[in-house]
Amino acid sequence: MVMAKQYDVLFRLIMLGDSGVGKTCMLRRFTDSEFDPSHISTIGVDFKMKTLEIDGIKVRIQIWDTAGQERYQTITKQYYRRAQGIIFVYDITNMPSFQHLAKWASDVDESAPGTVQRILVGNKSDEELRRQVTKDQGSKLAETYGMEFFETSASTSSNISESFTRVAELVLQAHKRDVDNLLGSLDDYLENAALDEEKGSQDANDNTQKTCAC
Ligand SMILES: Nc1nc2c(ncn2[C@@H]2O[C@H](COP(=O)(O)OP(=O)(O)OP(=O)(O)O)[C@@H](O)[C@H]2O)c(=O)[nH]1
Repeated sequence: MVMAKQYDVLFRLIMLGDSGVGKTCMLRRFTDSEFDPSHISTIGVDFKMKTLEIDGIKVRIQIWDTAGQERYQTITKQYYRRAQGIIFVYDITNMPSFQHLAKWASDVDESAPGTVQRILVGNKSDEELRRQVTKDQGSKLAETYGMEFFETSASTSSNISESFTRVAELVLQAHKRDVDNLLGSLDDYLENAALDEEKGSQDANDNTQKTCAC
């Protein structure tokens, strides 16, 4: 039997940014629709999966949630190279987390592939009273880096799904030709498998007839 395809393509995304900006909360909000206000720092890296449908293509995304703490940098850097998309996150209530983006971005430039797609996210947009980074500052920096920009809240869920989906769309666009080729050959494969199966059952029928004729 030809198995139904679970997904067409698999992409790896990675979340980077200072400790405490809300990377884990954003990811949990996106994949499990949950928000847990306690902060347990990620150790090394962790990941979650989600399947999206974009332009009729089933895109399975593997999202790596990295530890923001300095001491894990050697481990987390090893994952940059394997990512097709990067989500840079800062906390709008924490100016240093915004200033450190320059460091995160230059680390990525050193090791990530040139085709990597990036977006910038200012998280905790629900905390308007504690805001230290204006929306304008965020969007200007994104413009400088040539990235799209979102302000999100893992707490209220605002823009969470939009930002993850957008980076997946950008990756899909960047790899469109590869994906089309892949889907073409996958379709050919499935078609051939279906034909073979049909032919197999035809042959079996033919054999049955032959036996019956004797
Ligand atoms: N108000 C508000 N708080 C948030 C939001 N997202 C995360 N937080 C809080 O910020 C703290 C840190 O969140 P985490 O998701 O653990 O941060 P992280 O970036 O994964 O941190 P590391 O794993 O150490 O790199 C937690 O106490 C969360 O409750 C948000 O959108 N709004």
